[in-house]
Amino acid sequence: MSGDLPKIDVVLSEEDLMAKIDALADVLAPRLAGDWSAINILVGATPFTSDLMKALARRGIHPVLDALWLESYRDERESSGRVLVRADIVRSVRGRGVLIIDDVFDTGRTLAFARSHLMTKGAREVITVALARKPWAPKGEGDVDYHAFDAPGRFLVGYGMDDAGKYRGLPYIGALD
Ligand SMILES: O=P(O)(O)OC[C@H]1O[C@H](OP(=O)(O)OP(=O)(O)O)[C@H](O)[C@@H]1O
Ligand SMILES: Nc1nc2[nH]cnc2c(=O)[nH]1
Repeated sequence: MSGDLPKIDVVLSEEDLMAKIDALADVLAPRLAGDWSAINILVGATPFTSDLMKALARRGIHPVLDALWLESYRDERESSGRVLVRADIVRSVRGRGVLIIDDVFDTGRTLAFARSHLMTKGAREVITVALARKPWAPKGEGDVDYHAFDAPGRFLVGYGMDDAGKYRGLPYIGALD
């Protein structure tokens, strides 16, 4: 049947996801007073961006939302090693604080590219946030600034994350073998 799922282990339930996003918003909100832009890294970060924006709005924080469409995995489960800009941001970030939002922090290439891309456009300050961080992701200077969830070292799907374009709509984070 076309609706059949492969074996997907739930690694973070919808309820636990929402609790982690709320806790993240508590930490982020005090840092985001003033002129901030929030940049949704398309495509995968869209559900996370939506829920994080709502959690920030409930705390009185309303960054200007924009999007940057980056691609490096295409339909593979390993990074191509190159980050491609498929569509750029629309609003200027010159002189503004920028919160870059991504779903998963893995090799770190995507967020490193996004950070430098937005600094080059004149951002005053860049903060990165990812929902999930892989165990082998870069530490130290190349690390993501904030993350909500320490993910297992497996290929994740759901809540924006895909396997060749599928499963982005699952309301939980799952892992495939
Ligand atoms: O830390 P990295 O190794 O760079 O991996 C993280 C990136 O990989 C995925 O993007 P992908 O290129 O698959 O595009 P997508 O968002 O459209 O799924 C994901 O959405 C992150 O942006
Ligand atoms: N869907 C998906 N995309 C990724 N990009 C980098 N790591 C992952 C992952 O675990 N799952």
